Amino acid sequence: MTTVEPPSWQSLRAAEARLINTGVPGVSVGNAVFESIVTGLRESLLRLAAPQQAQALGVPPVVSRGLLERVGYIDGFPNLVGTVYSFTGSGADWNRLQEARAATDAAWYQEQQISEVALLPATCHHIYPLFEGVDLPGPAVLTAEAHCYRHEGTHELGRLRSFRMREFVRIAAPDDCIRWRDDWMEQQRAWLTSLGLETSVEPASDPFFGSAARLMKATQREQELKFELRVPVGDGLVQAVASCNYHKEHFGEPFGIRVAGEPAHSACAAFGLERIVLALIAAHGDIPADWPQHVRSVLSLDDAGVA
Ligand SMILES: Nc1ncnc2c1ncn2[C@@H]1O[C@H](COP(=O)(O)OP(=O)(O)OP(=O)(O)O)[C@@H](O)[C@H]1O
Ligand SMILES: [Zn+2]
Repeated sequence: MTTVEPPSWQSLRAAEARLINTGVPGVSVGNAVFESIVTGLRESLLRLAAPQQAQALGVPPVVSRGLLERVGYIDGFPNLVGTVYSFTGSGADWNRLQEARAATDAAWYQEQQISEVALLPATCHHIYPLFEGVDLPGPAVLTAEAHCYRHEGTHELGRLRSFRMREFVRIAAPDDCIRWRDDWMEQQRAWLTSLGLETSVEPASDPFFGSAARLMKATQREQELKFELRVPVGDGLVQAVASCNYHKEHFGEPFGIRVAGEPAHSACAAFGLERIVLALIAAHGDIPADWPQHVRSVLSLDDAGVA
């Protein structure tokens, strides 16, 4: 079992990789060994993608709410969005609320107002607005990693609310994006296989919500816009540990991005870091010191001193 209840602090130094539940479903803390595997994955991915010379960005875990409205995320996934609310009243307003709370069962948060930010649901959302109104001379390739948040309705192994997503994004002409996405699919499969993971690649759809969901999912599958790399993560579950997506003009159009004078298309390859660690633990056990040497090499665990 890899998701465990809070241990005593001494056990955080254990040789076993652990994802420790905080008591809130889907919100977990990785112990030191778990995090050294995350670091190994990140560095291995950046080495794999080095020939692409992607510009590496640092992105925050929150994003403009207006941006999520603009790209249709709110329409498609209203159930997954984590919106930031805050108290915007004065000190006197707060004092009044405190008095009301003493007299009644008023909640501290009852006067919270929606803010202009939401928790970031996918790393690549930060990238497209940077190119608003730009006519790029040629393809752009970028990479970033962020803590993402999705208010998931279930909490089976590997389905977190807060998780890290490393993405590679290409903004280019349609043919170029499809070719790049297909190349990534092969690289993703080969990389996961090199980690000793039993990987299947399957056409997929995003978890659209509400009455339009069925049509949106069918269209996405029909047009082969999304593929998932699925791997056993434990507890008899197979989860998507990575995906590769062709967005067509979905992001280029709202931001008026062009490439060599033509409307820009985009594609991304995404990796869920916690899920990949869970898959490694499911395949090789929870003590990285005992993992096959070729897997430890891909992750540079010897160099990192992970015994
Ligand atoms: N709730 C989650 N917990 C942990 N990792 C996640 C979660 N949602 C997505 N990921 C990771 O981020 C990657 C890219 O996100 P993407 O939007 O493609 O996921 P998804 O198709 O919505 O995932 P799923 O089908 O499992 O809901 C996924 O392949 C997965 O590894
Ligand atoms: Zn993406």
